[in-house]
This record gives sequence, C-alpha cells and structure tokens, in this order.
Amino acid sequence: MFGALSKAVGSVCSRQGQAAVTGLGSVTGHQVRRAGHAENTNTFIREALAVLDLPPAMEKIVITPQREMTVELIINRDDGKPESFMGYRVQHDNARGPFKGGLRFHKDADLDDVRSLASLMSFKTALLDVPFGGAKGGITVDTKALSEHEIEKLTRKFVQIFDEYSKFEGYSPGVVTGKPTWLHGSHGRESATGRGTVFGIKNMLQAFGEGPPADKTFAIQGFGNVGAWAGRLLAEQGGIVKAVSDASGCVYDDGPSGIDVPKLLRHLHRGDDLSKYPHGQQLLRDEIFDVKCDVFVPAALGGVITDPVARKISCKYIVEAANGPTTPSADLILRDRGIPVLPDIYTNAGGVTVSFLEWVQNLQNFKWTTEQVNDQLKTRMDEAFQSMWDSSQEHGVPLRTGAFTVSLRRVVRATVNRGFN
Ligand SMILES: NC(=O)C1=CN([C@@H]2O[C@H](COP(=O)(O)OP(=O)(O)OC[C@H]3O[C@@H](n4cnc5c(N)ncnc54)[C@H](O)[C@@H]3O)[C@@H](O)[C@H]2O)C=CC1
Ligand SMILES: O=C(O)CCC(=O)C(=O)O
Repeated sequence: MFGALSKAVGSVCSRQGQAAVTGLGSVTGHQVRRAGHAENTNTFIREALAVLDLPPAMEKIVITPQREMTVELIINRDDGKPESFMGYRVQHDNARGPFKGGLRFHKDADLDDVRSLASLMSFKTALLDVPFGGAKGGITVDTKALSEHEIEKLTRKFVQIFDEYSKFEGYSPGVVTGKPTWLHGSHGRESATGRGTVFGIKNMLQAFGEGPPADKTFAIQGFGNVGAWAGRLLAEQGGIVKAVSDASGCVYDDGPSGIDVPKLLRHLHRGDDLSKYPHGQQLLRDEIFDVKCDVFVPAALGGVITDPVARKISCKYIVEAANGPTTPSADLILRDRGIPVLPDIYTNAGGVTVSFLEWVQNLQNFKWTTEQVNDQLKTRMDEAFQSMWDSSQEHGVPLRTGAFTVSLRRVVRATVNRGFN
C-alpha cells in the first residue's frame, strides 16, 4: 500500500502562491547531504556569477530562496502514542516555471540541506531547459525506525499541510510526478536518473576523446535506484564495474569483466545484503574511494568527496550522480589534480527530465512508449551537455561552472523578463 502512496506522492509542481509537496519515488531514501551545504552550493553559484556579466543585485536574487517553511508534523505511532517530526519545504525559484523537486526523508535532513537541494533543482531544470523552477521538501526522520503505515501517515500529513494545489485545481494528475505507470505515471521514470547518468558518462568520455564506456572501469558508491540503474546500463554496454558500495559495505572484483551486475542485483532483490554477496572481494564501505578506476560515480550521499578523499581518490573522472557529493574545497583539489567532474546538476537531471515528460503526457492524456521517453531523455541530456561543454570552453572554466553559467543565464533572463512588480 505504502509503495503505491510513495510513488503517488512522487514529486509535485506548484504555482506561485501555492505551497506544494514533492516526493522522489522512494521514501526510504538514505541519501541526504550533511549540514551546512547550502553555502557549498552558493559557492559554486558565485563562481559562475563571477564569469558572467550580470547586474550585481542578481547574486542575492538568485541565491535567496523565494519561500521557506518549517512545520511540526505530529502523527500517532502504531502503539497509539503521538510523536512529532520536523518538516521543511523550500521553494527556491519559479521564474522559469512551477516549483519542482523531490521530498527527502532522512534522520539528518534539516532546513539547510533542503535549501541547498532546492537551489540545485532550479539550476538543474534550467540546464535541461525543462520549464520548471526548483524546490525541495524534507522530513527529519529515520525511516528505518518507522513502520510502513507510520511513514504513510507522516507523508500524508506533510502533503496535507503543504499541498494546497488540489484544493484549487481539482483532479490534475500532472501535478504529481513519479507516479506508478498504472496510475498516470510515465514509462522510464524509475530508470531515468541512472539512464541519464549513463548518457552523461558517454557524452563526457566522448568529449574528452576517450571513446565509449566499453572496457572502461567504474566504481559506484551507492547502489539504490540511481547507482543500480547506472551500473546495470554500464555493464550492458561493456563497462567494467569493478566496485560497488552501499550502506552495508563494498564489493570489489578486479577480474577482467569486473562484478557480474545482474547477478549482484538478483542477490539484492532477494533481500540479501551487499555485504553478504559471496562473489568478488568484500571491502570496508569507504574503501571504495581507494579503488583504481576510470570513472568514480558517487550515487549515494552529499558531501562525501571531502579534501582527504579528493587527495587520494584514484580515478580519471568523477561523475556526480548524487546531489552535492563534492565540497567546494575538494573540488579545487580535484581541479589541481586534473580530475574532471561531471556536475550533479547535469548528471542526475534525468530524473526531473522524465518527471517533466510525465507531466507532458498527463496534459496530453496520452502515454508514450519506453523508447519514446528514453529517446527524449537522450536528446535533452545531449543538448544540455553541449551547452555546458561550450560554456566551459568559452570561459575556460570547469564543467560545473560551465553548467551553472548556462543555468544562471536562463534563470536570470526569465527573472528579468517577468519583472519585479
Ligand atoms: N532517484 C532519483 O530520481 C534521483 C536521485 N538523486 C540523488 O541520487 C542519490 C541516490 O538516490 P537514490 O538512488 O534515489 O537513493 P536510494 O535510497 O535508492 O539509494 C541510496 C543508496 O546509497 C547507499 N548508501 C547510503 N549511505 C551510504 C554510504 N555511506 N556509502 C555508500 N553507500 C551508501 C544506500 O545503501 C543505497 O544503496 C541521492 O543523492 C539523490 O539525491 C538525484 C536526482 C534524482
Ligand atoms: O523527479 C523529480 O521531479 C524530482 C527530482 C529530484 O528531486 C532531484 O533531481 O533531486
């Protein structure tokens, strides 16, 4: 039951003046950035602003969220006792379209974290030229300590408090995205972020003259929705997945074909821990950073690539499937070491892009095939890569700064064109 609800709350768009709730498909997310990350995101934004010739007032305008809300969510636990949780909703920018972004459940989720993620959404949608703004929700909760029924109640409470939309608009399936395919959802949404990541890897390798992913080696941190889809698709294309980690541990296989990804997925789908996988070698969870590979894919948490990690990591490229995995100072170390970083606002934008495609299908009252969705996703990831690459070449800046310059131009143009009165 809750599976269906968690999909149903998926992710919501909202218009100005209407608070809205969004979700991210899975509400069991272990993924959250550690405290203090809004400033990290703002550091990257400021670096791109310095490259652009924009009116100085724009800095504060693009950095300041339009609205932030913190609420207490009280539910009765299964034993009948009430318990209070904190919920957050940040609407960062809607100059380019309705606020859009997922809902994060994590024991460390706080306003600062949600603020940074909301801002990343604005620049992600702008880079992909998806006509949405940026927002994010979060609830401070350890989902492992709650039953499915309790999580459902908490989600409903959050939706009830923040989502005024349906009261005004009536039945409108397009408002919520990430829905199950049998309930107006889109084919291809579940795989979209991992698939988009792989389109991004292909574009990046090609641009750096490395050829296709086949025979390249990969290490993937986090093997949930995004990491597992990326791993599966890379393996299908002849990529060698040498190491995979999740919250329970790390599996490493230095053999010529690396980890048998379908076999590992069957093990996990049976409900067995990655740390109990009997093939390959078991490493400590964070030893994934020591694995020598061509491409390292953080697909779990924010803030994991810190200075010490950046100094020791042994890869040629980093592809940020997670939101905000690299701190600004670690980013500088990676630059010094000549390790290009494919930034989060590009790499993981496949998710919101297919959420947009779901919205389009709902408006049309029509369902596209998986191939049509995946083709659209590829086109948009290719176009966004080209814009990011061109801007980075034009200004002589890293890909992340290139990506933010493209997004900032679009957000600022929309803001100015819409006027301030
Ligand atoms: N699912 C989506 O459509 C999108 C996800 N993202 C980002 O991608 C990242 C992953 O998201 P999902 O795959 O959806 O989450 P998920 O909850 O399905 O998977 C997270 C994975 O990370 C692992 N993990 C947690 N702590 C870890 C640690 N310390 N070391 C290694 N692994 C650890 C978990 O065991 C799990 O395998 C997050 O940063 C999320 O914000 C970004 C855009 C869209
Ligand atoms: O699919 C969506 O709209 C949410 C995506 C999201 O939350 C993210 O990209 O971080």
